[in-house]
Amino acid sequence: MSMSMYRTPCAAVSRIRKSPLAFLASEIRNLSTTTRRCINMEDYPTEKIRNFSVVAHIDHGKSTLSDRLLELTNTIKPGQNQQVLDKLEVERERGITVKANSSSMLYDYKGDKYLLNLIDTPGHVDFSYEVSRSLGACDGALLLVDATQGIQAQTLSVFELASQRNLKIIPVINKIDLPAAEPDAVIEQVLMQFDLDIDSALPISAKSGLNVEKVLHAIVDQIPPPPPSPTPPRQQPLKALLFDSYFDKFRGAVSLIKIESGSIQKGDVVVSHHSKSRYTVGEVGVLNPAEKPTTHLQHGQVGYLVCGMKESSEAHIGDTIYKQSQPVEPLPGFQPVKPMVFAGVFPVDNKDFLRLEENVKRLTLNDPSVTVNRESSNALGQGCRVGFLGQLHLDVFRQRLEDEHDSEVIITAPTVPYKVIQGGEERIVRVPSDFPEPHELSNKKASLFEPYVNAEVIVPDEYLGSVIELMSAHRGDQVAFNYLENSNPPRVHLKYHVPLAEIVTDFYAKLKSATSGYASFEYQQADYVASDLVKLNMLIHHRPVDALAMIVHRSKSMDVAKHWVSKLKDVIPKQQFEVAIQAAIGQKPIARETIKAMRMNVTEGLYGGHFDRKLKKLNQQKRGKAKLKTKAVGNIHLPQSAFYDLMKS
Ligand SMILES: Nc1nc2c(ncn2[C@@H]2O[C@H](COP(=O)(O)OP(=O)(O)OP(=O)(O)O)[C@@H](O)[C@H]2O)c(=O)[nH]1
Repeated sequence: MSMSMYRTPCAAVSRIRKSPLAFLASEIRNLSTTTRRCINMEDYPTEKIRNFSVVAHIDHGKSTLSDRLLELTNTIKPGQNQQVLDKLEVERERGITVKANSSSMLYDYKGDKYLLNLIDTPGHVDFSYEVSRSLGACDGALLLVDATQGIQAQTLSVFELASQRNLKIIPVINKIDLPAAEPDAVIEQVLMQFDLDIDSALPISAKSGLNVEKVLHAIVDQIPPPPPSPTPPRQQPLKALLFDSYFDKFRGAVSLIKIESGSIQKGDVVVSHHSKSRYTVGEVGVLNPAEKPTTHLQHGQVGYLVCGMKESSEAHIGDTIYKQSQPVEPLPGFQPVKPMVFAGVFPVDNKDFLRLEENVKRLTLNDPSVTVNRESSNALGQGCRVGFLGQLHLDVFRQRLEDEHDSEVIITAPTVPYKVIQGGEERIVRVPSDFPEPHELSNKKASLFEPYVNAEVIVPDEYLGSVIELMSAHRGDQVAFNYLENSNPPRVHLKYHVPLAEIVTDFYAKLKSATSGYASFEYQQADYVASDLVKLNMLIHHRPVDALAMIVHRSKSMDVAKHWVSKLKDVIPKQQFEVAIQAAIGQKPIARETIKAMRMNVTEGLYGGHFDRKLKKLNQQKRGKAKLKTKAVGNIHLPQSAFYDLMKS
């Protein structure tokens, strides 16, 4: 509240002097009754609610459309490129959505008041878990397709997710303002591919706002309200699905919930089905897009819940919240996601480990799809082994760690979970140094398996040759090949069965450059397949460095070995003795580089006739080096900074 609210500034100051705490308390109360005025949810019965999501391939304009919808409903003030729902720094910097976000809009249409709950979702494959979670809280979805690009790989997969949940799907063709846009062809493509109603597609420009009002009308007219409550909600037992959460320093975990039945309000005592912990509800409300308290939340509504959960982990995604007095059967929740890409995360400075661990945990609390376990390495000291959903997920995590926690970290080369069946026992290897050596494999008969994915690529047919070549270089087996209908230029939809390990490193970059950025790619976890795998040990000065070990397919071992020894040669500082860098399978080196000794010019200042002294000095240097070398065998120390450069390069 501004000072001008008081007759004179002095009046305010004198009030503060009298009792600062009482003053602050009354200010907060005033604030909550003015700017944080409660929305009366009785105004929005179930039939006036629409819960929907915007789903699309990456960059097709979901966040831009969300901004326009928020502006048109006066939820935010108009302004270009706000990307209001992309709250994380990494999202704004990279222009991608990583976490799904929500906002409620109050919309007057044909004389009625509607509550529209929009849940924005990420586009990238690594975050499809967020998409499926968000769809769990929706009754409909806007399927957004870029009019210059047409259907892409992710369009197919998000459509699949939405139709599996029986959502009403409204196709929206975006970017029709661009000269290269072909809205009619893309509409036809979408309607044929997805067997949707011929009149339902809406051509729009999310950027200019053209036709966006029609999208709002379609949301109200076509998306069904949540199924009605059989009896008045207040008489029904509460069943709320916890579908997301965020952390607030002062109030702890704030949960996003969808009320499947009953109602919830301040003062209710609720229970988490997952942990059986009890909480007293402190506040409920809707995100508009900032938190706005409401009198209560009831059947069909989506909103936030503050109930004194101190840790984010208490807000278990997929949990059912119910009233202590009325126990219920839990909702089906969500399938837990399995991280498929693992990497070691170590501090650049060993004494920062505890701080790093704390930071990693804080980040992962907000991201339940990441797993964390302690790991120790003889080269890098104490660190954490973190499991991610994919390579971009890992990159985003690294960036968030650096942005939000000011920590520089060494992240080891990513690895996938391999399966080893040995002596009748099955185990999953997530750390390469735990993979059996060749002699261990031959002693006990062992079978090795690696995870495969079902991958889909959509690409203009002029790049078909490059994609086929790339996929076969990455050990992919082609499963299907179709031309997409109504596509100009002609485009091909390819399906592959490919090892996950082949696509978690630089695959995207290669695909992008092989197809000038025109290919779209998507994959889903498939199965484990028997594979001829080997552990590649990297030896520096004849000693294996555990943090650099990797598991590779035998056919790739030579190329990978050569690549890494040369990479290492570039980052290891010269020593006063010769250093061998080798890559070996078991005891057998298969690639080698040598870093020559640093040669001090001991003959400097000796001219012409001082030949004997020159020779003597050089011989002394040689003897000195021999001594040093022996001493150094146990001593060679790779600076952490070299690892940092190595993993970044
Ligand atoms: N010309 C034009 N550009 C648009 C339109 N809609 C979005 N864009 C641009 O397309 C780019 C991607 O838009 P976003 O809204 O970030 O796309 P997104 O689907 O949210 O992206 P992800 O969250 O990364 O999946 C941005 O540069 C937008 O300005 C449109 O209607 N016309």
